[in-house]
Amino acid sequence: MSVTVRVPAKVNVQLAVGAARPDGFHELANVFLAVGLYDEVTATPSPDGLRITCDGPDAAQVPLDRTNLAARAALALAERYGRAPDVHLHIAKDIPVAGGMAGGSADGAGALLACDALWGTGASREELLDICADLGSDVPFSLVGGAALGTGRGERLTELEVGGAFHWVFATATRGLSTPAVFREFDRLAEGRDISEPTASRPVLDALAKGDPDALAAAVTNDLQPAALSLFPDLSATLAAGREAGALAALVSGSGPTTAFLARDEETAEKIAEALRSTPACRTARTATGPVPGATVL
Ligand SMILES: C[C@](O)(CO)[C@H](O)COP(=O)(O)OP(=O)(O)OC[C@H]1O[C@@H](n2ccc(N)nc2=O)[C@H](O)[C@@H]1O
Ligand SMILES: Nc1ncnc2c1ncn2[C@@H]1O[C@H](COP(=O)(O)OP(=O)(O)OP(=O)(O)O)[C@@H](O)[C@H]1O
Repeated sequence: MSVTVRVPAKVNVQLAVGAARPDGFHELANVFLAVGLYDEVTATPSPDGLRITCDGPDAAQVPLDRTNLAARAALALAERYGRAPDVHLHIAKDIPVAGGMAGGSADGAGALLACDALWGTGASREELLDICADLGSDVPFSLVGGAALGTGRGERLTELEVGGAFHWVFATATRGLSTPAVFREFDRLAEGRDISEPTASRPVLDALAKGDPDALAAAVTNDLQPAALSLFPDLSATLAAGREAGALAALVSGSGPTTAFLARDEETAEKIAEALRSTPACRTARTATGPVPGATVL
């Protein structure tokens, strides 16, 4: 017997970053949109205890020990329910690793839901969301999917209405960026400046509610973009190439280095992806639409 859960990647259509808090995290107004690039996590009983395996194009970069977010999720659920974490978790990885698309978070949320179903723990949605928040700031959103505003460090979610499908292109980069390093660079660039309280952008929320790509393109912002570009300057050329190929908006996805391009329709998205594939810092370019549902048992 085994349980497979499918979990989407995310793009941040607004990422407003406040000052660093005493615990080192930054207060955020984080508008998440789940997009149709997926990891699948399969949980199978394992008599020899917890075991992690992974396949997919970026599998070599994924840790297979207890630092893997999927392993941490299984351990957290097992501990809460006083049982042994005797599970084999296989991750079929399609979300770029260290790309700013919440791939590790997706695996954490997926493993949690898969183990909950396999073990019949019957944890409430609330409990699952609590465990997700302990695992990482992006993990609750991976469980919920759709579109949501994340406040606090991004873990406190308010679900958002979306009036239509948005077409995206994602360009993965020739190397990764570490999320803590990008936040540190944000702090360095912000030194000596007043940082205002992060608040959700009305134009972003309205554009999502209407399903209007032009309005969303005019409204998207990412306060981490200057920090990501400072650490990875070649991404500027990728952004410019996407705009030139017809993207309505071009931005760094979360902490990067994946870049995200909003397209008017599927056909333009394919054209933009084709143009991006020949830019130097781009490894691959993929199209996807959002919103899509969060972690789902298949
Ligand atoms: C950049 C985003 O992906 C945007 O959605 C998230 O803010 C990052 O979420 P995540 O990868 O789940 O991050 P976590 O695992 O919670 O934190 C990793 C590290 O990122 C930094 N971090 C993260 C979230 C936050 N609100 N402030 C931070 O400063 C901290 O250095 C933290 O140690
Ligand atoms: N299941 C996992 N998949 C990928 N990376 C993982 C996983 N568990 C732990 N990691 C570690 O986390 C690091 C960041 O990987 P991840 O793919 O989650 O980054 P990310 O997409 O930039 O995250 P985010 O968008 O949430 O900031 C990796 O370099 C790896 O060492």
